[in-house]
Amino acid sequence: MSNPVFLAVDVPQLDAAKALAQMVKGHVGGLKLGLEFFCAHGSHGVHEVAHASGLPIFLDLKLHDIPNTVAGAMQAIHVLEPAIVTVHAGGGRAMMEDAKAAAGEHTKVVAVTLLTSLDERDLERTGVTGTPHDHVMRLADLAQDAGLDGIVCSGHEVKSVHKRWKDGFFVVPGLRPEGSAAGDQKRVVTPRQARDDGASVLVIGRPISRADDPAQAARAIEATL
Ligand SMILES: O=c1ccn([C@@H]2O[C@H](COP(=O)(O)O)[C@@H](O)[C@H]2O)c(=O)[nH]1
Repeated sequence: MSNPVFLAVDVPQLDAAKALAQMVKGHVGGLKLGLEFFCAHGSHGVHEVAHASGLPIFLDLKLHDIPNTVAGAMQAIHVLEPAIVTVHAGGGRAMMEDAKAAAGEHTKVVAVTLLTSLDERDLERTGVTGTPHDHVMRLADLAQDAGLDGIVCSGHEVKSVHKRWKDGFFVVPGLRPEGSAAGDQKRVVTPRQARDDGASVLVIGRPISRADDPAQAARAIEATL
């Protein structure tokens, strides 16, 4: 993948999503459509954005349910031929195995480990003791055992996980160029840092989508890589 940046198109309106996709299409490697967009516009909306941009689509649905239900959802999105789909590693090994088995041949299935909006204190409040790093490593091992293509983690963990899963596919959100506001993200690094540490895909949303000139913001990030 020449440009590893996938723009998180977190806008609820279809026209706004298509307009954003048009603006950045020469400066990003793909588009990430999440739950907000999928709940509003479904498969039809995904198809429209894919068609308007011609870019690979990452469906960030973060599926988390019993194995049979997740497998059914994976089958239902076959027709969209997404490049990447997310499930939650917390759904367990059988769920991840069935998700991968039900996915299209060209779709990478990756497991969300610990959301980049959470830190050690948040983790403790969910009843999990230990560091975010240890938690991510444990879930990365589970995802690898289940036969997934890779994981979603923050830039704080990607170097370690890359060392033990050499051919893994690592999606890293929670990225902020120097000087941009972190907002609700807690485990943040720069796009360049994540790339140097082994990220396969860099997910970037607001630093591009909320910039006065999204195309220029995407170009500026690309220039740092
Ligand atoms: O751990 C995770 C998993 C997914 N995301 C998603 O990435 C983007 C990040 O957007 P920014 O505006 O760059 O913060 C967003 O769509 C999240 O749903 C994540 O941030 N962390």
